[in-house]
Amino acid sequence: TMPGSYGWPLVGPLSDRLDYFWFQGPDKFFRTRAEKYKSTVFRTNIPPTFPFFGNVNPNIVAVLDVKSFSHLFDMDLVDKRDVLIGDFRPSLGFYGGVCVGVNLDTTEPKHAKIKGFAMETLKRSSKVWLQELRSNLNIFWGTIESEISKNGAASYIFPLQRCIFSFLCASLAGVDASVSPDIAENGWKTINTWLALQVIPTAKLGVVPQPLEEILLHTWPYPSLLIAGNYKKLYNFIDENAGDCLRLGQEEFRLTRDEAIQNLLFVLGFNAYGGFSVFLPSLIGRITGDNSGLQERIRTEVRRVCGSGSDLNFKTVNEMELVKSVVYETLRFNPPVPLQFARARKDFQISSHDAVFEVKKGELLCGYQPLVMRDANVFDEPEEFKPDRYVGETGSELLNYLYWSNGPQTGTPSASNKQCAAKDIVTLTASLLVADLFLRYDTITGDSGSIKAVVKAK
Ligand code: HEM
Repeated sequence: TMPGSYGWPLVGPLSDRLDYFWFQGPDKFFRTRAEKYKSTVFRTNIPPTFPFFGNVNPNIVAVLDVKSFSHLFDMDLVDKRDVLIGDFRPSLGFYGGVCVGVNLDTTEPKHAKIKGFAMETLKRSSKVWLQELRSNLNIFWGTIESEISKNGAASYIFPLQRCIFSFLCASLAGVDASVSPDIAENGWKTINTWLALQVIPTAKLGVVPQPLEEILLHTWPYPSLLIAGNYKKLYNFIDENAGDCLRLGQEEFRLTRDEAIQNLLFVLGFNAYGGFSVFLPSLIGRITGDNSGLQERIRTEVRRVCGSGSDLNFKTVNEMELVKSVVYETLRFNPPVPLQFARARKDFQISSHDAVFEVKKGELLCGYQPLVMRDANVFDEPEEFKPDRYVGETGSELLNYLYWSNGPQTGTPSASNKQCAAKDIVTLTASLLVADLFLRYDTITGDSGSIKAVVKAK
């Protein structure tokens, strides 16, 4: 039988919650239990829980190795309705009452329409993607340079978020954010608050000391009303300016205008902006903080492929083996979306590398990517960041086991699965950012929060 337990009612979930958020933190929480049970599959609880999450069931089956985790992609076995961040689903008020695509299972006809809408939007935006990315990065690095010359260092999270927001408005929604000075200035701040209100009950923050975090922040769900006014401004901004994109949703995918707007805002704000806001700082931090000679190697590759620097594009970036491998390795080492959930559609058997267990219909599987992506059965020296890991033929085999997008990097997102619609464009975009960086600068120094110095390309 499967190891682990849910403990006594109320007490078990509460004690697991305190371990998860306070005494251990997510990483140690999963590691210590896997060691205790000598298994990468076991039962436990995950917050939010007790006392004001009465309708949330904290019981989960943790899956912590590559083999058991891959069951989460098998749509015959699992149902993905309303499990984006666990059994707890934020109020639909955050999306004007609409059930957005990411919350739908593949058996629901609307999933195919909404996913199709997202993928077609991406496809159309590919014409302007590169140019919008580079012009927004230009503004971003300009801000960073002037900040460094004024203050000796630049914290870059907020300028980067502003850049991501304006880039996504232009590329995905086809709208220049500056048509509304208010949105250009505040839109990304609204999305930060909107995201935080949804995920805080499930996230270890560490911004206020315990036990205050537990008492003040992890005790109740937040009402969408707290952000409704500013969200409405974003809604109107899209409604008034993203006509072409919305017409696509209405005419080709038979969504109502309201559904098209809410889904576009969700993809733009939650999936894309949220995903990049986590991923890009970890990528920039990895590169700027490196002192192993990696920068020099990347710079050499980028400049060799691009020649004079004038021809950076989707095709040339694809030839940059090292750049791509660094991007993949960053996604393995720090998966931007650490937790993935899926509910058993029926009773079935789940296999880890060394055992098989019974899962009952309705049980919630919970995969913790940071451990799954350090599975020593698949990845050599899994605790090491190896920039070249994916280079060459044996290296690229490993892409079958790179799961950040809720599917293998060799998989194909479609209406019949729940893999990230932007699986390829995300890694391409990140590679373009790295290449652009080394066409701009010879070296750069910093960490995941700030840039200390840049040396311009000679
Ligand atoms: C670094 C950036 C991104 C990360 C880390 C990321 C990650 C993910 C993950 C983990 C999922 C699966 C969630 C689940 O069901 O458990 C997902 C789904 C999705 N993502 Fe992304 N994503 C990113 C960027 C984007 C972008 C730019 C788009 C733009 C179109 C996008 C569109 C979607 C959509 C539409 C889904 C839902 C798929 C479905 O319902 O079948 N994502 N993403």
